[in-house]
Amino acid sequence: MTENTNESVDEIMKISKIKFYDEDESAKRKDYLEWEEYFMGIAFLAAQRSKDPATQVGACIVDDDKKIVAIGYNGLPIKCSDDTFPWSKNSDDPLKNKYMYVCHAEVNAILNKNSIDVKGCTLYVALFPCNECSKIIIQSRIKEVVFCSDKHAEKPHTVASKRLLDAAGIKYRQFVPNHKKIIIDFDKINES
Ligand SMILES: O=c1ccn([C@H]2C[C@H](O)[C@@H](COP(=O)(O)O)O2)c(=O)[nH]1
Ligand SMILES: [Zn+2]
Repeated sequence: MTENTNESVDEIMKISKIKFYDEDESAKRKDYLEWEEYFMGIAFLAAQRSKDPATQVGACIVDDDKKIVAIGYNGLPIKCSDDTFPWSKNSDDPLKNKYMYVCHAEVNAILNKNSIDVKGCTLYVALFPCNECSKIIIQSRIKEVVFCSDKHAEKPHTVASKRLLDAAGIKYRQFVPNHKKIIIDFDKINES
């Protein structure tokens, strides 16, 4: 009985290793993006739409089937011109700084979702979400946050954000890329 079971396991292993091509000539490309690099890459590409001269943030929300359901970046609200509102950050007058006006990438992504909701989804985001975004992340039932930069870790809005996420039981972790850089070359498709 045991022998038979082992035999069938061996058989399955053999079948799963069958290749329908000559090893060297037809093997798949090795340098492809892993899923997480792809999702974070999309977040970074979206960030390139941002007009913020200092910090461009992109967000990409993915469901359990690895489908992208939402994308967003930091920018001014609809009908508020990029050229009318300020992009500075160090003015003594808070009304002359961007912070009062910019819609955060995570919020834009959640509001722009193309699914009914984002419950149980994972958020890939370039920068650790601030406390205001975390409130909305929690309320929209996102289950996990994967972030790239934690450059504002010492700031109260990040400390508060982590307290909120911890209390709500939402996991967060820093993204570890295999590829440090992803290059988009519009000419590459014409090669070979
Ligand atoms: O959760 C967040 C936090 C910040 N942002 C945006 C808002 C601003 O446009 C920049 C932060 O600017 P700094 O110059 O780094 O202070 O990032 C966001 O989209 N989501
Ligand atoms: Zn935010």
